[in-house]
Amino acid sequence: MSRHRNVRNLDIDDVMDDGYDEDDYAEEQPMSAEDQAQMDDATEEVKAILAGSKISVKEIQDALWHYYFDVDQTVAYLVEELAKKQKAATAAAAKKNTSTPKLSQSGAATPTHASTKTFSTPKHNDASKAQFTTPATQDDDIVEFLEDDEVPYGQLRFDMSAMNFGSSLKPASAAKKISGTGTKTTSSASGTPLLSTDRSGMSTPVESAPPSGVSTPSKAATKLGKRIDVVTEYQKRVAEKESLNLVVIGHVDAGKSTLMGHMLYLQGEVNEKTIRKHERDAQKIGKASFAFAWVLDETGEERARGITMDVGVTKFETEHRRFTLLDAPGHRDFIPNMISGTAQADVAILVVDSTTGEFESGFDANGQTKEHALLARSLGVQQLVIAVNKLDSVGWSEARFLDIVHRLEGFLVKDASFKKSNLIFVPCSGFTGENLVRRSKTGSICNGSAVTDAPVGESVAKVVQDFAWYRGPTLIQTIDKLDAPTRAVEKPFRMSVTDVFKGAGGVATAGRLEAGHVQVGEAIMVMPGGEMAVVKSMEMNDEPTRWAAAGDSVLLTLSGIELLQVSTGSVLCSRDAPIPVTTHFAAQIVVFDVKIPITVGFPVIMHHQSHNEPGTISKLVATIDKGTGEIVKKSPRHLGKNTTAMVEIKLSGRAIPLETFKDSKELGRVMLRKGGETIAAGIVTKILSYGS
Ligand SMILES: Nc1nc2c(ncn2[C@@H]2O[C@H](COP(=O)(O)OP(=O)(O)OP(=O)(O)O)[C@@H](O)[C@H]2O)c(=O)[nH]1
Repeated sequence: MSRHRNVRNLDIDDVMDDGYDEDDYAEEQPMSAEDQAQMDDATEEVKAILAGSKISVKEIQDALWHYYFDVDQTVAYLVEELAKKQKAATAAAAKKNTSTPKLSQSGAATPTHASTKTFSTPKHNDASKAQFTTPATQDDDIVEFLEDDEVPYGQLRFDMSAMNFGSSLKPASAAKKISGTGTKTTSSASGTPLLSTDRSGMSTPVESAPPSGVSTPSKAATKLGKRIDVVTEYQKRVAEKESLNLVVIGHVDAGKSTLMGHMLYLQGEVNEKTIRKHERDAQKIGKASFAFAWVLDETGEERARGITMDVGVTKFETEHRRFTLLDAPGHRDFIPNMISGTAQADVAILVVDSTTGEFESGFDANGQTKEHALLARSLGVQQLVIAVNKLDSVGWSEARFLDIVHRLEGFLVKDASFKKSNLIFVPCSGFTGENLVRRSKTGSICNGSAVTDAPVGESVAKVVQDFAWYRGPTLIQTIDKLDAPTRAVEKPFRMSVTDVFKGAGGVATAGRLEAGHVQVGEAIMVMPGGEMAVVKSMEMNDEPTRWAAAGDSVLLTLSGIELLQVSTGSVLCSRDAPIPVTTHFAAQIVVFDVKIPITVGFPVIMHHQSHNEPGTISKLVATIDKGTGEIVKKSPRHLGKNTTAMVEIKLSGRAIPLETFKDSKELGRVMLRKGGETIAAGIVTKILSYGS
C-alpha cells in the first residue's frame, strides 16, 4: 500500500484491513532523532501558516507524518478539512436560522476530524511499523490566534462630480501610493471591519453582524498564512519599478493588435523567428498583413476572421515601468469583453485609424472610438494616449494628424471628461513600426519590420522627409512616463475573476487584485457563494510568486473548492471583510447618447467587471447638476441624453458581488447597455439589499 494515499480516505477499518491490529499501537516507538528534528521544523512551519486555526499540534503532526513532512501537502489537507467543517457548520446554522446565514465560529475552529485517530496509526514507516507517539499534552495545544491592525474607513471620500469617477493620480513614490500611515506592516486586510448595513449607504466600520446574505467566517479561521509582510515587499517592488495595467482600445481594425504586436517585437519581447512564422502562416491564409497582430490574436478563429475577440494579455517592460498589456477587441459584438479588459486597466492607448474615411467611420455615432473612450473614462481610466495610427496611409500628413487631434480632443475633454493634460497624441504606423520605439533615420529604417509586403512602397528617405515635422516622443517613451494610480494595498483583499479553469492541483483563477493583498497559504472567500478556499500557489507574468498586491494581475490556484463554485465574475475576497452581494442598489449615472429616454422599468444589461446581468432601472430618484452635485429635480419622469441622475437598479437574475464607489473605486462602477449600445455609466452609491 502506498504511504501517500490520501489521508482523507483513511479510516480505522482500512487500517485494520491493511494488516494492523490494535496491538500495533502498543508497540509505538519514538521517532529517530532525524525524523524528530524534521517533524519539529515542519510543525513550526505549519503552525505559522495555520496561525489562528484551532488545529491541534497532534493533528498537524499526524498529517505531516503521512505526508512525509511535506508542509504544502499538509497545509492543503488541513485547510480543506477546515473548509469542509465550516461548510457543514454553515449548513447546520442555515438550517437553524435561514434568514442570516453565517459561518459558525465553532464549526471552523473545533477540530473534530473523524480520522484523527487514524492519523496516529502507524503509516509512515510500513516496513518496520515503527511509531512515534504524539505527546498527549499537545492535543490541546491550539495554534495561537494572531491579532491584526485595523484600517479606518474614515479616510475615504465620495466624489459627487458626475464624471469624476477616478481617483486622482499620485506621484510615483512608493510610500505615497499606499493609503494610511504606512507604518503598519501586518495584514490590515484581514483586520478591516465589516461594512455597516445601515440604510444611509455610507458604509461605516462596525464590529457587529454582517449584511444579510454575507457569510462571515470565524475570526480564528481567517488568519491563515500571513507569513510575508506584503506591504513592505510591495513598497520595495514599486520603488524599483512601477507596474501598470495598460489596455489598448479603439474601433474595429484601427490597428490595435498590429501596433502592439510590432511594438513588442521592436522591444525584443517577441523574437524574429516567431514573427517570421506568423508571417508565413498568415500568408498561407491570405492575411499576410496580420503577422504582427497574431502576436496577440492567438486563437484560430481570431486569426481566420482577422479580428480580436477576447482580451489578449501579455507583459512587457519599458525603462521605468512594468506593463501588463490588455489588447481589447474593437468589434461592437465583443464590447462586454472590452469592458471586462478595461475594468482591469489603469491607463489606455486609444488607437485611431488616420486613413481618409476610416477615422470618420470610427468616430461617428456607430463607431467604437467614442464608445470605447467613454467606457474607458467611466471605468476609471484617467490617462489616455491616443495613437494616431496608419499615418503611412496618409503620407505622414501633419495636417491630417492635427485635424484628428482637434476633433478628438474636443470630444474627449467635453463629452468624456478627460483632463486635457492627461491626453497625449502620438502619430505612428503600427505596420511599418514608425515612431513606436524609434524613428526612421536616413539610411536606416526604424522598424526592422519582418513583414515583407509593407503597405507603402516608399523609401526610408521619403518617410524621414515627410514625417520630419514631428519632434515629439515615440509611443514607448510616452507610455514610459505614465503614472501608476494609488493602489488600495491596505484595504481588504478583493480580486475579480476573469477566467477559471481546472489547474494542476486545484482551481486556477485569473484576475486582477482590485484591493489588498494575498499570499500563498492564505485562506480566502469566494463570492457570491461564500465558499472558502486556500491559495495553494500563485503566478504573476507566468512566474511563480508567493504574494500579490492591489493592481497585480495574477493566476491563483485554489484548493478546498470545486471548479463549479468559482466563475468568471466571482470576487475572491478577505474572509474578515467579504464583499457584499446584491440585486438592488442605488447608483449615480450619466446618460450617454440615448435614442429613447430612460423611464422607470427601463430594461438594461448591467456590466460590472466581468459580470453582465439583466435588470431594470427600478426608480428615478432625482436628476443632478453635473457641476455642483445638487439635486435639480426629484422623481423625474424620464432621463434624456447627457443627464446626470440618481437611480435605483434591480437585477432580475442572480445576486452579484458589488461595492459602493466610496468603498472601492474599482468595484463600485457599473455600465448600462441596451440593444448593443452603452446607454449610461454609473457609480454605486448604496447597496439596497444584501444577498439574493
Ligand atoms: N497601412 C497600414 N495598415 C495597418 C496599420 N496597422 C494595421 N494595419 C492593418 O489594419 C488591419 C487591421 O489590423 P489589426 O491590428 O487586426 O486591427 P485591430 O484594431 O487589432 O482589430 P480588432 O482588434 O479586430 O478591432 C490589418 O490588415 C493590418 O495590417 C498601419 O499602421 N498602416
